[in-house]
Amino acid sequence: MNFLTKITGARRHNQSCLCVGLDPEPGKLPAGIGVFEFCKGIIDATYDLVCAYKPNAAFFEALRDDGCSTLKKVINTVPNNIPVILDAKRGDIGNTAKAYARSAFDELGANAVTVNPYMGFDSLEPFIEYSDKGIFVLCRTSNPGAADFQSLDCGGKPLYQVVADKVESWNRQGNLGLVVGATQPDELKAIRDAHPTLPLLIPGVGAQGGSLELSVKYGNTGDGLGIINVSRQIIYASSGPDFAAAARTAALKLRDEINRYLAE
Ligand SMILES: O=c1ccn([C@@H]2O[C@H](COP(=O)(O)O)[C@@H](O)[C@H]2O)c(=O)[nH]1
Repeated sequence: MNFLTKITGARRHNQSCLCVGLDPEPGKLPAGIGVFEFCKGIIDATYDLVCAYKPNAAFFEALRDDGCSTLKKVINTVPNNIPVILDAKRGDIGNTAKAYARSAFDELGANAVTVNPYMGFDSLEPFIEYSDKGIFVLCRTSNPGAADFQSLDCGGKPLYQVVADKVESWNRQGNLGLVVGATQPDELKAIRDAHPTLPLLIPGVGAQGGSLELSVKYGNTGDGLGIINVSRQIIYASSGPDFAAAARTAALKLRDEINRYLAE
């Protein structure tokens, strides 16, 4: 089943466009709980409330020796009907990009990946060739320094709009989407208006302070799917032994709030 079919099915089944981000930091985990147990606890407690999970590769790579195997085990733990978006922000020369794509899809088993477009089409092509996988291209990111490059004027358009236009033109197989941060709602709206059908992965609500309401309303219009990612606000809702139950409560509240905004 291709990524878009899978995420649309999970969205419908769970009535949710909430994606839970898995960013496990050993120093923040409840006492006596390891990274795998923590992620499994979060997944078991929330899988009926989400349309996707987004493990961030950095937090697993930072575990050193067993990082990759832990990440693979976590991905394998996600129920089959829920897609996994690996947040790895990859991008390199073609030969290396091929290895990154094999790692994300063949080795780790992710259904989608985030990629960085700075090195151009050939750095993304090895990912795009996996036509049943989702490829989310960084467009307008949520961090404070995003404007340094992404807002530069490129012949009357900001660079992030040029990226969005290119991604649309590369989307012949229908497997591409954009990463657009929640912290700049006007720019999110402009990108959605210009690209009504590209799936958008929207991080930056919760800990980064982006507006949930505007992310939901601007990201989800007509046929356009806006996947709302929340990581720390959910996974660290409690630092005690009740972490999984607290994550469920936080995810349920967010899922329902998102649905209220969608219904307005
Ligand atoms: O523009 C971007 C792109 C990716 N991210 C990632 O999403 C999560 C956000 O975590 P929160 O705890 O909900 O702030 C994290 O993995 C980032 O690396 C992003 O925030 N912004």
